[in-house]
Amino acid sequence: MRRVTLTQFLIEQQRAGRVSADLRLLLEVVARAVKAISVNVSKGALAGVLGEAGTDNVQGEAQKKLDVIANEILLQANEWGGHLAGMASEEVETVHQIPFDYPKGGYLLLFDPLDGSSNIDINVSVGTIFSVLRNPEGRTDVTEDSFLQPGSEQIAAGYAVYGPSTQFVLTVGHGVHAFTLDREMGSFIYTHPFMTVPDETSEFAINASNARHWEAPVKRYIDELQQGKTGPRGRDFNMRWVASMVADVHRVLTRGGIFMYPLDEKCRAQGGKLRLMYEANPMAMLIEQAGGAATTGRERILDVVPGKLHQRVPVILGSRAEVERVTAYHLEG
Ligand SMILES: O=P(O)(O)OC[C@H]1O[C@](O)(COP(=O)(O)O)[C@@H](O)[C@@H]1O
Ligand SMILES: [Mg+2]
Ligand SMILES: [Mg+2]
Repeated sequence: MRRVTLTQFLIEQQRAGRVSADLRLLLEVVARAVKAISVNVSKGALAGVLGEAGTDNVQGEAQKKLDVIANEILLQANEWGGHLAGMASEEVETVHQIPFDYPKGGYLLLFDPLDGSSNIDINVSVGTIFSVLRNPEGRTDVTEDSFLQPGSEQIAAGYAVYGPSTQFVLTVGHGVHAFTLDREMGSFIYTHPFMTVPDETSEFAINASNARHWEAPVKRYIDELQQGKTGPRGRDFNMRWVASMVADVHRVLTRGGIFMYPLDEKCRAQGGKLRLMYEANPMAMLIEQAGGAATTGRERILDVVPGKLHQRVPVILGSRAEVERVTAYHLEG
C-alpha cells in the first residue's frame, strides 16, 4: 500500500486550491512542533518532564512542566516561520507578537499546548489543540481584538493526541483527516481519511461528579440516558470520561458519542469550564466537518462572538441527533 505523508497530503490540498502555500507551510511547522512535544511526552520521567512547574498560568491554574515545555516548543517553532502575524496560547496572558525583525504572514495561530494536564503524571493520553484564523486587515501590530473572531472564521483546526500512538487530526474545511506518527521515520502517515461521527450513539462523556451543579436540561438528559432500556430512550448507554478533552473528542470522532462540559453552578461565574478559542472552537469545527454538531446548549459554538481571548464556554458536541436533543431540552426550558 502506498504510504501518503502529511507533507504529500498538504501539497495535494494546495494543488486542489484548498490551502495556500503559506497555510500549508504553517501547518507543516505546527506538525513539526507536535512531533517535538510527542517526544517529550513519551520520555516522561526519563526526561524529568513530569510534575509541577511551580508557576500558575493566566487561568490561575498550576502549570505542569509539560504545559510550559509544549508552549515554548509551539511558540519557538512558529515565530520564525514567516506565515504568522501573531499567536495566542491558553498558557499566556496576552497575544504573542512575532519579533519585529522576523518575517510575518497573514495568519493567526491559537493553541492549547497541552490539553488534559491532570493526566500527564498518571501516563494517560494528553494532547495539543490548535486553530488558525486570518489576520484581519493585514495589521502587523496584532492586538487581542485581531483574534476575537467567531469560530466560523477558522480556516484550519486540529489536534494531536499523544496516546499509544501519536495522531494528528486536521481539517482545512474539507472533511477531517488523521495521520499517525511513524516514530522510526519521523513522518505523519495518512491513516484516517474523511473521519465521520455517526448520527446516533450509545455512549456519553461527562464529569458526573458535577451532577449536583448541573442545570435542569442536563439533569433530564443524563437521567434519561441512565435509565437505559427501561427508560424513555429504550436502550442502554455507556459512559466514558478520560478527562483529556482531546482524548474524549478523539473517541467521539472515531466511534461516535456525545461529549459534554455544560454550564453548571460551579463554573457559571466563568461562563463555562472549557476555553472558547483554544478548545471549543477548533473541536467544534472538526466535529461539524465530520458531520456532527457542537453547541453551548443554547447556540452553535462556531457562532459565538468572543468578547475576550481567554473566554470560557459550555460545550456539548458529538453525534448530531444527541446534541440536537440536549440542545432542544435547553431551549424548551
Ligand atoms: O477535571 P475535569 O472537570 O474532569 O475536567 C477535564 C477537562 O479539563 C481539561 O483538562 C482542560 O484542559 P487543560 O488541561 O488544557 O487545562 C479538558 O481537557 C478536560 O475535558
Ligand atoms: Mg485543555
Ligand atoms: Mg492546556
